[in-house]
Amino acid sequence: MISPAPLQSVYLRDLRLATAHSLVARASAGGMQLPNDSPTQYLQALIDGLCALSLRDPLTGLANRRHFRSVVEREMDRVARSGESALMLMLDIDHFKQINDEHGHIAGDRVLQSVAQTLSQGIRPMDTLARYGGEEFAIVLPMCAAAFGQSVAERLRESIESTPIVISPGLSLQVTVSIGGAFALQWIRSTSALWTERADRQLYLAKSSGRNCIQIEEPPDSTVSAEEKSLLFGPLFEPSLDDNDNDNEIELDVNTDIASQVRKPSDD
Ligand SMILES: Nc1nc2c(ncn2[C@@H]2O[C@H](COP(=O)(O)OP(=O)(O)OP(=O)(O)O)[C@@H](O)[C@H]2O)c(=O)[nH]1
Repeated sequence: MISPAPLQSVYLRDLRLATAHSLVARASAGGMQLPNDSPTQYLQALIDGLCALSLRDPLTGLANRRHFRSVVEREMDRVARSGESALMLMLDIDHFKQINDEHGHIAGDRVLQSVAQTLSQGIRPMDTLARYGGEEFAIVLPMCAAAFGQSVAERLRESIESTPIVISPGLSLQVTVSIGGAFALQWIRSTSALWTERADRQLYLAKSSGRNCIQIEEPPDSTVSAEEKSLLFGPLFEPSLDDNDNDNEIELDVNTDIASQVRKPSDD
């Protein structure tokens, strides 16, 4: 959802009730009416509105970097538990400084809003798109199989390249993006910083190979064998007739090398 107008930044310690009210009302399209049935309901709605605002980039209405980080943490946890794939894409507008220099900062802002809108139209509701920094965007795509990574990124790249951005009646601009991507490491608890770094490294490669292109890291081979996966998620061995026999128990510490942590009956 793209916000209708940029919101100003407010220092929390300077925040007054009236400012909070107008910020929350203005942030919602059409100016939301805060409930006035009771002071409690009014204040709760105000707090909810401010929390939502604190997770959003004011210029584009996308998730901000703080929100993105928490989504990445959650997704990494899910991938480590389920072994499903998740892709992180980092996208950066090419030669954006030139747009600011030639057409002014307001035109630059308009480009950022348009790119945000085009990208948000090209992803699934379950994906999270964020403005990661100045002219850099990031997307987490849960349950994105390795085989689809390149085509998803290509669709986004192509949609940006083919969408003219109207700045004023006589001026329309066309921009391109470079895209880097990396898949989350399955079965391994990594860190959000490491995953982001890997995607960022690919973005750097895309920039240095000429821009307007995509670089996605080869999905690493899982360190867990098929046999170990089935030990984690389903009985591989015939269940014992002896109810007290707990040979099939698995002890797992996912904080370290998983392959060496899976205990099989024959290891004892
Ligand atoms: N209009 C506008 N410009 C911004 C904003 N945030 C960052 N920028 C500008 O984005 C530009 C980024 O420039 P560079 O880092 O040199 O990147 P670039 O020109 O896109 O070059 P490459 O990324 O190498 O293709 C700088 O000029 C920043 O001032 C913003 O919110 N609005």
